[in-house]
Amino acid sequence: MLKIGITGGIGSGKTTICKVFETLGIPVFYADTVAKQIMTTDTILIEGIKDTFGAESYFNDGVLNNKHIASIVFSNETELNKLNALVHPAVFRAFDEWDAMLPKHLPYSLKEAALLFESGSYEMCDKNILVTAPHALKIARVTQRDNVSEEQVLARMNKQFTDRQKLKLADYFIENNENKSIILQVLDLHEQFLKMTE
Ligand SMILES: CC(C)(COP(=O)(O)OP(=O)(O)OC[C@H]1O[C@@H](n2cnc3c(N)ncnc32)[C@H](O)[C@@H]1O)[C@@H](O)C(=O)NCCC(=O)NCCS
Ligand SMILES: Nc1ncnc2c1ncn2[C@@H]1O[C@H](COP(=O)(O)OP(=O)(O)OP(=O)(O)O)[C@@H](O)[C@H]1O
Repeated sequence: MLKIGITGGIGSGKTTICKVFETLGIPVFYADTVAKQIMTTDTILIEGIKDTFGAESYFNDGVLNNKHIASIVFSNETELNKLNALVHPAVFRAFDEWDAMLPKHLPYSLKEAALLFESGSYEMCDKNILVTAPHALKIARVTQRDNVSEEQVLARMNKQFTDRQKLKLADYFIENNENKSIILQVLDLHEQFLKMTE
């Protein structure tokens, strides 16, 4: 089974596009979602986050205090690297467990990760897709979706590789702007991946 990575900057439309692949029967591992889950269930990881970012990283009911951690890491590269060093190995392990349990008859699976290239996990994928979208459109999408300011979106964007850096590492591209159909682009890639597994 082929392992296909899919990434793109914040608000590029990775999740939206993965939902289209799921309608074609393709399983998707959502790294951001899994990261958040294990940050509230993996006791060793929880202790590491509390030791690094303080007990206020979690509310009394054990829910992650996203805002507290975001306020530290998205304005300080060193702190962000500490968080990534804690979280990413746990996400890698979770992916391996997920991948091992997939039915073997499937042609390919998708690993959706905001930091596919930054974390190096693209090297464990056979091919990698980059989702691109106009800068202003990404900001507009995220400010509307998350009810955050443009500055907060930019702070996250500035902690990720640029599309120019990602373009060099990607094998396929999906342009998620208002002029192109993401469904047609997904169907085209799906056909290509099926041919690769024949
Ligand atoms: C710092 C946290 C708690 C902030 O949570 P919050 O709900 O405010 O933001 P959210 O998770 O929705 O992230 C918003 C966007 O920021 C980007 N982002 C998330 N984590 C990171 C990171 N470590 N480095 C750069 N960008 C990131 C993604 O594009 C994400 O979609 C959260 O982002 C987090 O736990 N990040 C560390 C885990 C991680 O690296 N996830 C990505 C796995 S590929
Ligand atoms: N082609 C599209 N048409 C309309 N809305 C879209 C399209 N693509 C994405 N969106 C919307 O833009 C927002 C961002 O999309 P999505 O969450 O898929 O991006 P993402 O790359 O997964 O973002 P993040 O990195 O923050 O997780 C969402 O509200 C989504 O519904």
